[in-house]
Amino acid sequence: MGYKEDFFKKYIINSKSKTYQKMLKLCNQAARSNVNIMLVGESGSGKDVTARYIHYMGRRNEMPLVTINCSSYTETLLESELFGHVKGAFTGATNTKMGKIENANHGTLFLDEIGDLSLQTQIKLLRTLETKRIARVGSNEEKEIDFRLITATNINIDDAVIDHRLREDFVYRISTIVIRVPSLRERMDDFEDLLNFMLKKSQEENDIIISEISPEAMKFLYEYDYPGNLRELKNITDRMVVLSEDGVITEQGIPIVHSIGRKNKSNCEKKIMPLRDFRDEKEKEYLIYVLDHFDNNVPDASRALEISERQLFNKVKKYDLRGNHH
Ligand SMILES: Nc1ncnc2c1ncn2[C@@H]1O[C@H](COP(=O)(O)OP(=O)(O)OP(=O)(O)O)[C@@H](O)[C@H]1O
Repeated sequence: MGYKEDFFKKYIINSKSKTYQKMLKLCNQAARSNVNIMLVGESGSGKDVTARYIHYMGRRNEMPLVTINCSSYTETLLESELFGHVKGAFTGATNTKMGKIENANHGTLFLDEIGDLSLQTQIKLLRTLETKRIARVGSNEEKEIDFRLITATNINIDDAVIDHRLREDFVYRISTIVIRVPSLRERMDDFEDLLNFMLKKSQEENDIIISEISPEAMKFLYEYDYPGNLRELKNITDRMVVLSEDGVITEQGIPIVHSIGRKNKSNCEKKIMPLRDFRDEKEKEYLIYVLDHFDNNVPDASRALEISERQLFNKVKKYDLRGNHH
């Protein structure tokens, strides 16, 4: 059981942000069940960490959590990773090998980057989810299997279905509960704690002690808008700690590329983009705020926005805000 304690030591789960607290509540509720969970959210926002959190909070926490990143393999290799194979199933299959799904038996299977699954693998996975049986590649012998599936993606699922990259029946099956992991920008109430946590980690990892942060560096840290979320925050603290001088983080540590994601207060600093994209970006931000304000009550929110519930539902779909409404 040491894994669970280890997890809570390695990451900060306590949150001061209402949006993040809501997500944690949803995770706790979902963890108690056996349903398939889909995590959506920007890259680096902590989907992998959230999947582990759900696993450790659930009934299967003493059983294995097996993670597989779908974008790291070719189609054939991924199928063999997932389902295993028998000797001679394909060139190079010199031994019989157990797949990750079998490894996850009675535990949790976490599939990251599901947007990269081929259509054929989606069909095979769908069949496994429906029959709760698997066969290794090259064999007809089926074995009963029991696992909870958690998937994650940073792409817009509805677009992927429209573009026929993801099968609708597969998506339907794996998304019984959709949980949206908020970006760092949406949980700035946690920023100070996360920053201190990352700074502490960066100091330990690099064996450097920091006693002071210059006002310029501090200003940057608080004004930057972190398109790469928690992962980027950690990269930035690493950089600042490594480039510190006599224990002081100076402007030397401020990354040069930051102009892309800097929080823009004046119009002349804004990134240039088509007006349509700008409107969409702002609309999405505002809808997240309004839905949050009304505790995700669509009738109340649509009334305040003076649009129909249907219109609001369509926008929720368009901007992939679904995780907020389960
Ligand atoms: N709650 C947390 N406390 C501390 N660090 C965290 C937390 N959540 C995420 N991190 C750190 O942020 C980084 C990104 O997290 P994670 O890999 O979970 O994101 P992701 O959303 O799965 O990213 P991607 O979409 O690129 O796969 C990791 O280095 C992780 O250690």
